[in-house]
Amino acid sequence: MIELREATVAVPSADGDVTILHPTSLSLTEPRISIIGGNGSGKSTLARLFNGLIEPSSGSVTVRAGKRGADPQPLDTRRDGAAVRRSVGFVFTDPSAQLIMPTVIEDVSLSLRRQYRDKQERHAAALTALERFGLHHLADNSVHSLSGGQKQMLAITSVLATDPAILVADEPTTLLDLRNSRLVGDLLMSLPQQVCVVTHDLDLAARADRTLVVEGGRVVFDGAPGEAIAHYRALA
Ligand SMILES: Nc1ncnc2c1ncn2[C@@H]1O[C@H](COP(=O)(O)OP(=O)(O)OP(=O)(O)O)[C@@H](O)[C@H]1O
Repeated sequence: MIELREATVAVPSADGDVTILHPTSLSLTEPRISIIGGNGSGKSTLARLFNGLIEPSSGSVTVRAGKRGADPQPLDTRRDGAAVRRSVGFVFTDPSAQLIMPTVIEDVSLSLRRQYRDKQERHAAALTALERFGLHHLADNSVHSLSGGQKQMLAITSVLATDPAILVADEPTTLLDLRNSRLVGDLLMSLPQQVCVVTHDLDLAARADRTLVVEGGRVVFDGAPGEAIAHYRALA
């Protein structure tokens, strides 16, 4: 669960601070949340608040992200940044920004370095994660040899390998063709985690339980996906 209380984001400019997210209060409890809106409307800014990549200039962002079955303690993204980032995984549009090791297995292993100190255990856990997402046959391949779709699946696998309680994905299908977009969309919608996805893919957005429409640094509609998409179309 993610809770924003009057969360505001302002950035410095030559003419003083500019507000790029106006005071926003939200309580996000649904398993699937989609965020839609035009270019530059503030979607990424909002999504980055969820895992503390951006801290609110004022107001607060709280995450309750205990493992399933546990009673989650509230984590404040400003105060408990590291714990929030462990609990809320973040997937970027461009997987290349996230894949930093030479081979597929090494990349997943890197994510697991905190959980598994022993190298062999880490390797086995990374293989298990790759198997779960059908990538084990690529384990020893160079990350540079992967297709765009495989790279995005790998980036998601590396994030999910640590079993975060919540996954935030910022336009994860934008660089993908139709087949791979469906693959990644199906994967996101099948996860046990709470998933918040920023997307321009309205078919994907429609599969959520709740959709936020962002415009001019404000959430201008919050409700059922069908109505939200109609609202967005009317805005455009
Ligand atoms: N660090 C920053 N400094 C100044 N302006 C910023 C900064 N970050 C974002 N902005 C501005 O805030 C606005 C919202 O940006 P944001 O990336 O959240 O939009 P978005 O809805 O995700 O856009 P897109 O769909 O194009 O990715 C944009 O006008 C952007 O230029």
